[in-house]
Amino acid sequence: TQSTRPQRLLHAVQKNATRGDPRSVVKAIDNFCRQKEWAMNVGDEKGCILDSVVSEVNPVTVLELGTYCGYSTVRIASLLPPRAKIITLEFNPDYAKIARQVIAWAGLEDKIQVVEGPSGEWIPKMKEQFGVKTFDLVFLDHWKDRYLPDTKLLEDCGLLRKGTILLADNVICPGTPDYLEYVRNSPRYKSQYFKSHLEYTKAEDGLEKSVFLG
Ligand SMILES: O=C(NCCCCc1cc2cnccc2s1)c1cc(-c2ccc(F)cc2)cc(O)c1O
Ligand SMILES: [Mg+2]
Repeated sequence: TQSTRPQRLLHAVQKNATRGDPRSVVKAIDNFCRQKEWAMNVGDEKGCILDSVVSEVNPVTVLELGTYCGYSTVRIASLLPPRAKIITLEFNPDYAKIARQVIAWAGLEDKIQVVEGPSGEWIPKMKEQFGVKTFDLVFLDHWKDRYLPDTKLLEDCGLLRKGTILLADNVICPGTPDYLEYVRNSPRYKSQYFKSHLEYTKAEDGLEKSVFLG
């Protein structure tokens, strides 16, 4: 039977990356996506902006919405302090299966919990299921029309604290206009746009970094 793109991406990691070396996993995926097949990873240009935000925040508890093959999950986890944890939500079970294997190849499974299912159902259960108090960093990279409702859900569930950083991918392409309007105009957020490009292309895209003011 024909393989899927995530399966081919995983094989590229297993062939070209060193076990236990997260940076080599990131490099192998970027090379695969540049040379062989485009895939919707945050990519190396926006990835550098992600790295700088993670390093600045030094988060202990991270929520990622949208795992896909685990590229940004590995990128973030490789920069976390020892006891820090990431919970990453993925809707598609086939993607989740691939992501777990990419994460294992990077040797980061102890820092990362891949959870399968829709964000709207899982966010209200974060505290009881995972003992989460509040998140230090949230990386939004899932359905673009869920960024705003899920941000409001995170607020209502008391999962954000004064200073929590929201970092959103694809605010230009495919675009998240209602989310941008909200975080840029709400008195509860201080927002900043990092102009970049859609992964592996010349099209404009960018990340929006928003601080929750409480
Ligand atoms: O759709 C994108 N990402 C979301 C897919 C994940 C769906 C989920 C829903 C859900 C619900 N609950 C929990 C977990 C999850 S995961 C996406 C798309 C492009 C793109 C595609 C074509 C194109 F021409 C130009 C850009 C680029 C990107 O960087 C993306 O991230
Ligand atoms: Mg994205």
